[in-house]
Amino acid sequence: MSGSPPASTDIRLLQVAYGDEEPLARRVERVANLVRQQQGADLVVLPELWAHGGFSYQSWQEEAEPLTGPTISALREAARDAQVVLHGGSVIERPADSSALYNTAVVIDRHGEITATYRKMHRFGFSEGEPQLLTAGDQVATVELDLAGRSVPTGLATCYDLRFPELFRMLTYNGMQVLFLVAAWPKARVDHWRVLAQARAVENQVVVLACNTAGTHAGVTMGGHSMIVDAQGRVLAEAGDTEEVLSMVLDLGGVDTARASFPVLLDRRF
Ligand SMILES: O=C(O)CCC(=O)C(=O)O
Repeated sequence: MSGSPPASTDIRLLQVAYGDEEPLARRVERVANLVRQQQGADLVVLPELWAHGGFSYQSWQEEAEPLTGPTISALREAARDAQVVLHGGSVIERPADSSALYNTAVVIDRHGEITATYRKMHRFGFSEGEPQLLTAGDQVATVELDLAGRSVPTGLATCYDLRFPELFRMLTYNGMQVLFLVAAWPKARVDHWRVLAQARAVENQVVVLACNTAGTHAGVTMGGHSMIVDAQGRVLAEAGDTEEVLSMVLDLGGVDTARASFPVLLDRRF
């Protein structure tokens, strides 16, 4: 972003709440309409597995879909209709040519085209859930996004990844200035969520867009508290623990300023 004029970016984090009673197709329609309502924003972010359910392990096999499936198709249409760049959160992906399942995040441009995907690397659940059902991703993902007239290098991470700082340092080596962190992070450990999101912002001097889930599904209550954290680790905006659109207009050039005034990243040892 160096050398670009200051540009304010209108950011909306959609902290989706859901429970077990809402069928998948109805939730996809509801959330796609919520995305459409964000017309006028530059960037819209959804949480991890908002459609398939972060802890709804029993239905993942049945409901998994390829990236050409109904959930991502609905999001592509909504992004095009609203003319926004959309981080669509993640879906349970079953690629057309494989029986493996992945927790895959997808970024979509204003024309409805997929510009980046990221398969979650660190699977959560210890002896159950993701490590049992999903294949781990093995590629870090950065993508340059055209936001408010400037090219912004962003990095992608999902939920439990937050506990593994080496991934974020790698994303920083790859140029990341803005981190997308999408999650279905439970209320029981929301204190960890807050402190670790701020830590990742401070140690990498990046803006963190942390979009969590709300509501209770599969017996697990989600933590909410989506946050926009600046490159000095200050929480600029924070949601509560119910469904909410967390909005903020932010000059992403603050990352260059933070790095120039306190150039700690230049002191890294390899
Ligand atoms: O690390 C945690 O406490 C929560 C992680 C999680 O819920 C997930 O990755 O789905």
